[in-house]
Amino acid sequence: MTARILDGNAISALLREELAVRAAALKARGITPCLAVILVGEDPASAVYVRNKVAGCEKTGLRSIKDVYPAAVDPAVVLARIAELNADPTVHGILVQLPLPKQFDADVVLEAIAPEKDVDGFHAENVGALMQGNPRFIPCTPYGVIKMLERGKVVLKGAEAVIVGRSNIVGKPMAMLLLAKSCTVTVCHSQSKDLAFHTRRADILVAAVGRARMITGDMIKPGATVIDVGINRTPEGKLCGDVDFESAKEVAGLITPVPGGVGPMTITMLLTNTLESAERTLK
Ligand SMILES: Nc1nc(=O)c2c([nH]1)NC[C@@H]1CN(c3ccc(C(=O)N[C@@H](CCC(=O)O)C(=O)O)cc3)C=[N+]21
Repeated sequence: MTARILDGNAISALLREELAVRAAALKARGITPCLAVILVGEDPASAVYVRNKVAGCEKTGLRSIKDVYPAAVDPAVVLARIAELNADPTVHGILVQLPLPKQFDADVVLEAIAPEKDVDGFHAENVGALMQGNPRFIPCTPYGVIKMLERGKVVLKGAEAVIVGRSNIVGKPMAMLLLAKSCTVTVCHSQSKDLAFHTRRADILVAAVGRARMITGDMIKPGATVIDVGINRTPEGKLCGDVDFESAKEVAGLITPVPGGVGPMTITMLLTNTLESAERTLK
């Protein structure tokens, strides 16, 4: 038996139809939802993601602003631009693409974004709100994962959820969201002793490590739901996840592909957060 595929492109298409309706309704009330994206440097992968974000805005009826700075830019210049975007009432979301060049302290930059425009949900105030169980903006990648699990009708209450990876942008917020859905959550990382022991217990396995194909079929419980957050490039330039799809699909019950899984959902949830932010200006 091979696993059912959770198709991120298909789920995104459905969700984006609803978002386009909400964007049009806002425009009819004189508000054009707007996302500002700041990109520093020439990293080709970052350029692709930012391009996808801007294209997503366009297709959904959101305005976007894209500011690109050279890798050697003085952080003060970027901070001044963030202050300007914070003060601009026509801008509803601000995103600074990560990673930033080494002269930057990423935390300082993220804290400079007005929390009510922090559509990534990375500002300390928003991280705290999520942890307390009343999120203002849910970080886009884990938010997208939750939407995929809901669309796949995956039972969350009481499920054993195992997350591999403890980053601030995926692993930690993912743990909070699954906990809020009443999963029993385990977070594994590079120092975990017997990784396969943990992963084999998972009803829901989320791989967010950034190591190509490290989760193999023998590490998966038969019938489990496997969510692959990884985006790695093989030496031949092909995109692949943290999960070895070929062996995993023979064991899992439900699985996300790469590309076409969590990646497009991340962008869909960014559009969702930006729209939500624009709608809040009416309240
Ligand atoms: N402040 C900030 N917010 C982010 O949300 C953020 C970030 N920084 N830095 C980098 C990561 C990564 N990320 C992705 C978004 C879309 C795809 C995506 O569209 N993936 C396509 C393929 C894209 C390709 O062809 O490379 C897919 O999986 O099908 C992937 C990865 C957002 N991130």
